[in-house]
Amino acid sequence: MHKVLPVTQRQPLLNVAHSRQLEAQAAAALPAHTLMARAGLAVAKLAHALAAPEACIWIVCGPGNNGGDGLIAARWLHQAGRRLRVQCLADLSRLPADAAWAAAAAHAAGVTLERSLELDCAAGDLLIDALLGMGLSRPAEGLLAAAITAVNRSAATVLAVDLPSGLQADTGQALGEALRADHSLSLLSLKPGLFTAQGRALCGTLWHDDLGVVSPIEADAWLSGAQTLQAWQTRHRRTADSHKGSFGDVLVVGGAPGMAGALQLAAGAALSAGAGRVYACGLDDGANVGVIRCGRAELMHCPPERLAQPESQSQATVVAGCGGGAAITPLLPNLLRHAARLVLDADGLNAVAASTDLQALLRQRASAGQSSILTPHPLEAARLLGISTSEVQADRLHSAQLLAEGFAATVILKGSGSVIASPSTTPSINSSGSAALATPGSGDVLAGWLGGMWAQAEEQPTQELAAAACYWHGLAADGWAGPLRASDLIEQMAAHHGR
Ligand SMILES: NC(=O)C1=CN([C@@H]2O[C@H](COP(=O)(O)OP(=O)(O)OC[C@H]3O[C@@H](n4cnc5c(N)ncnc54)[C@H](O)[C@@H]3O)[C@@H](O)[C@H]2O)[C@@H](O)CC1
Ligand SMILES: Nc1ncnc2c1ncn2[C@@H]1O[C@H](COP(=O)(O)OP(=O)(O)O)[C@@H](O)[C@H]1O
Ligand SMILES: [K+]
Repeated sequence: MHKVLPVTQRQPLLNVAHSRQLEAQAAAALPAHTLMARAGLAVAKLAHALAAPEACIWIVCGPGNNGGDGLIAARWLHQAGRRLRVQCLADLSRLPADAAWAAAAAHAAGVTLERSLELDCAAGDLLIDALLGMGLSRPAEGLLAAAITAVNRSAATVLAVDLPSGLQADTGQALGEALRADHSLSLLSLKPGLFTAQGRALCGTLWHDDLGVVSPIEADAWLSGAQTLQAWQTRHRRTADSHKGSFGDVLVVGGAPGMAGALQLAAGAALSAGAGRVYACGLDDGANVGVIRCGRAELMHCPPERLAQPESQSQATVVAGCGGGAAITPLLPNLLRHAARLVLDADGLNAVAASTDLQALLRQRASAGQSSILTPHPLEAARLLGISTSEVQADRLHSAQLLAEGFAATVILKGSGSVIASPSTTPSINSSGSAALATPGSGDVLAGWLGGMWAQAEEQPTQELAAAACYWHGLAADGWAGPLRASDLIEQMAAHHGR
């Protein structure tokens, strides 16, 4: 058993169907009930470590094998002499086979199984959520729903078995009210829903026990970690004979009236990421003056008129759209036709969503040997897909993959647990980052930083590059309790150069 975050090597994530396949394969090779015995013991060990010796441990068990894990844990904790209250909120005669075996084992060991819900926890108590796991198929009702509400109101520390009840393991979306845990112990496989959408917020500190099973099943997604960044930094160590021309050019286009800051942030990030030369192309005189005055004397200026010349973009890495407003739209046909490498963000994405002509130009880029990375937040993704934001969020992995296939581009679907998808590629979920990034301009920093990295690594597969940029961006915010101003974020990211 180990804490999952921070992640170094990427970790495979299995959806519910594949987790069940793994469980069936492993169970077939082991004596009956072995996996549940191991799962219950793992839960008991973690609970024993988390709860102070005098604390009461409350265990609420539901109608499936998740409840069975809780019952096996109850048996071990009882035998260890812990103060226990075990409430089994299911029809004991209808438990599945493993859970029925667990109930019999708990009963035989002398555990008292209460049959009603009565949570009267004190602060310092530990409450184990064994109500619902991977088998969640509809919003909880009746006693189970009441239990979830009661747990969310209780003063106890909450440990969720496998995943918080009410959280969908495939998508990270709550189905009805979901339980908010302080700790979650994922059993056998890690599931995508633990790491994206509401997953990160609901799971608390995440633990994993693989129950001694090595998975032969191909990942549905990868949880990407520090290794992506380490690999990038190893590959792009600055040699003694390097000069600014070794690190590529970035052209940042944005900063419509009133949005000069977005341009400054993106251009400043590209520069701090290490690009050789960074040209800021403001879509308003005010934005250009802003760039001159922003204290980044290293930035160069590119007048928008110059974008009419294809050579201004055909060698550079272009970051387009940060604070672009409507003024970005007339520039996009040229950018889409000529930019060798194009990061499309914010209003650049909104303009594409509103125009089938621009969509066609974007799609054509891949066949012309030009690469594109799109960085939508959920609303921008919704506009591109012609659906609602909640439909995007309902299955973030699927939404990102649809965009990637539809536009023949790498896509970063931002938000808690950013999803990185590319055509015909297993997607990744970024493991770093926190709500410290929920501040204005942090997306501009990501787009600019990504452009700055790309200018130095023109040949690197965009899926790897995007994963490394997301990890770097999130890493800089890890450990911050409060908001992190976007300009400070750039400095925090720069502090991780070469580490
Ligand atoms: N069988 C085994 O050997 C193992 C089981 N494990 C545990 O088993 C869990 C999966 O077990 P199950 O497949 O039984 O799934 P659950 O324990 O999540 O329960 C599913 C049962 O609840 C019902 N249900 C679903 N949503 C409901 C709702 N909203 N209200 C009321 N009932 C609802 C389902 O119809 C099903 O009968 C995992 O999450 C994990 O905790 C793991 O420990 C691995 C080993
Ligand atoms: N709660 C959160 N947890 C992790 N990352 C977050 C969170 N909120 C925002 N972010 C990250 O911050 C950035 C915000 O980007 P975006 O929504 O485009 O903001 P802006 O337009 O203000 O720059 C994205 O990279 C997103 O993934
Ligand atoms: K649970």
